[in-house]
Amino acid sequence: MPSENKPAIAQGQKSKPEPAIVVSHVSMLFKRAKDEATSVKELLVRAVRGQNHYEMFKALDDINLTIQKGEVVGIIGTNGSGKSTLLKIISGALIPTRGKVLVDRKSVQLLTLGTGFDPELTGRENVYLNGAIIGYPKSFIDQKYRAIVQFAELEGFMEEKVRNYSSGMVSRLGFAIATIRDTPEILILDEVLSVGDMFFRQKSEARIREMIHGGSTVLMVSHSTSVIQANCSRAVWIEKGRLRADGNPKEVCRAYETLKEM
Ligand SMILES: Nc1ncnc2c1ncn2[C@@H]1O[C@H](COP(=O)(O)OP(=O)(O)OP(=O)(O)O)[C@@H](O)[C@H]1O
Repeated sequence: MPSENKPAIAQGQKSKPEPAIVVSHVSMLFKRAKDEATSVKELLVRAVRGQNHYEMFKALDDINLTIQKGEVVGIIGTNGSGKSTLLKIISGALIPTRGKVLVDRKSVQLLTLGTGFDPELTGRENVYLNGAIIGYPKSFIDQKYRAIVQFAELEGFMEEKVRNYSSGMVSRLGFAIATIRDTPEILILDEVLSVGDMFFRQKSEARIREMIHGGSTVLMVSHSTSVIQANCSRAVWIEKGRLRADGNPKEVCRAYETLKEM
């Protein structure tokens, strides 16, 4: 017998898809220096004299987006168009100046690389530091430590200071830490697919593909239109803070590439 609170779905009638993320009229303003100082000294002198002038810069302008559960959405756009800002707002790391986002924050994981490493600490210490920043409990890192080092291919280097690592080694470690947990319901990937050399890239792409196709809702930023077309069911193009196109990945990527060639 149908529950009294939930109306029964009539035969042949489809249930409505449920949104995982709703971005409603989101705008983001940043304060920017009008004429940048060329040194810290100049900045301080100007601050003392009250000569630092700022202007407001609109990084996102009235963005509206509804993403259904299970969709894999790729975000493209030229440098500085506002992609990372949008991902940070959705994951809760930034609060928009205007508008709102409806999302279950507990189900969201934002994956970015290169943040939260201290070059003066060893690889081992950085695994714990970076893991803590992502939100892993220490017991979880203890349990996964070996797997992280193995995936990053850094056996024998973990007691070295990270300042002696190559940039590829740092990104491999960052990637291994960030992807060691079980796939969350909503996965947000900010340019994590161009890490390391060709061999590590194949391995990391395979890991991301597993996460993407595990049934999660995925939002991913990539500068590679082929990555977007190979993995996404929908593409969104953001240009100069505005939503320029939203739809079939092939069509949106083609329109974007045409603009870049002009
Ligand atoms: N905290 C901040 N303060 C001031 N300006 C910012 C801040 N964060 C981002 N911006 C500016 O907002 C704009 C959008 O930045 P964002 O990082 O979202 O772009 P993006 O599309 O991700 O760029 P990229 O492809 O180069 O990574 C840029 O002009 C950037 O300089």
